[in-house]
Amino acid sequence: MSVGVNTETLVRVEEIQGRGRGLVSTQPLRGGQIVLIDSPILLYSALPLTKQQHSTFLYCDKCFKTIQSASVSCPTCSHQRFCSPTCLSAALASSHTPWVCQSLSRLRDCQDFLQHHSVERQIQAQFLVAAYNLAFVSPSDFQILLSLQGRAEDEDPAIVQSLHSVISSLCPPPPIEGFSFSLELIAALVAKDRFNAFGLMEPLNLNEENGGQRSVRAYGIYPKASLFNHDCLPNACRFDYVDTNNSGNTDIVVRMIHDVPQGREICLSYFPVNSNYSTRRKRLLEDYGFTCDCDRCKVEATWSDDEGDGDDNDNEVMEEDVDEPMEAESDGEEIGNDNSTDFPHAYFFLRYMCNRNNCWGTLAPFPPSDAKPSNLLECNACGDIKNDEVC
Ligand SMILES: C[S@@+](CC[C@H](N)C(=O)[O-])C[C@H]1O[C@@H](n2cnc3c(N)ncnc32)[C@H](O)[C@@H]1O
Repeated sequence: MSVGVNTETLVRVEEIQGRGRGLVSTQPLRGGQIVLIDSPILLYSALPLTKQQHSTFLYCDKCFKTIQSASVSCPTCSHQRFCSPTCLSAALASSHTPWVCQSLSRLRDCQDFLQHHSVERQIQAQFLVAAYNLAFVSPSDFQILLSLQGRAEDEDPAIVQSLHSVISSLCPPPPIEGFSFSLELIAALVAKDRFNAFGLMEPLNLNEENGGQRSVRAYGIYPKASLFNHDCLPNACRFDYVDTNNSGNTDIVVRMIHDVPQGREICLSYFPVNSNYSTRRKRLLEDYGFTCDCDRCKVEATWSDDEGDGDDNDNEVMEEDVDEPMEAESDGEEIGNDNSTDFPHAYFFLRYMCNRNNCWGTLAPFPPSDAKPSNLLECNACGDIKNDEVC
């Protein structure tokens, strides 16, 4: 993606108490600075197997760009579509091997599977096919996948059992010597996926009748980006540019939202920042297995139920106290650490939350040029660009 940006030395992996591994700044970082560009070791479609009937968009099954016009199909199954012969031949040698082709075809042809399993289970089955494929096309990447957070015991045994019976009865054995589908490995893989997968979103159309809601087009496992922990007031956010014509279109780019000093943990928010306290708490526990104790949660835990804890999309939280923004940070001091008001993070929402209707994206400055900070902010959901009025 951003050629010439060397991010190797800006963050390092550290053990963070109560959080496992995390990424920490090795030097003071400026708002807008790119701290990581990461390529996926595994990508898989987020659309159910019967996707063509349901999706407004059609995506290349290799690079996941939106297919605008002519496309080519897999010569064997004819279901997987690719934006070009180059993507087709790359897929046949990597993500759409004969084993994947046969496994997905059998899943797709099994009416019992399609009718009696939820879309979520169908997508998990596609992930498992992609993960087993990785084990023989790139054993080293498969080892990286296994090294990520998530253990077999984190998963519901009934779900694992049902995925195991689908995969082991429908998919042929992968071409790996001595291989057998095991409950233990399926459970561990499902946990790795749940805790670490990033969603590559469908194009955002804020004028749509559905209020600009957008779905995920593909999920990816990113080995380094998977080490970012969550904070409900993140100091960095990630951008993707899937429909760009550049190579590396599925790379994730992580940019600093504001300045931080050396030694500070760099965190993302795992979902849009506007979510209210109870929704965040539920989601973090159910989807990621932890209870958040960040500064924002500590403040909001003391609020009564009607204080900004309404529906996610009613924007109540953001509108409180907004005429009294906190003071801007200076020289590497983070915002959000002043607990002297009931709503110390109002400033964050004013400055770093996209104010386009129904967007809920996070804004980060463009990378600084010649060490001069940019006064333009880019939204990581709708791509809108606005002037940083505070700056
Ligand atoms: C994407 S991984 C992040 C890296 C992970 N800490 C590791 O050691 O590989 C997500 C997992 O990290 C942990 N985690 C992330 N943010 C956390 C937080 N704020 N507090 C506690 N645990 C957190 C949870 O176990 C979560 O399921």
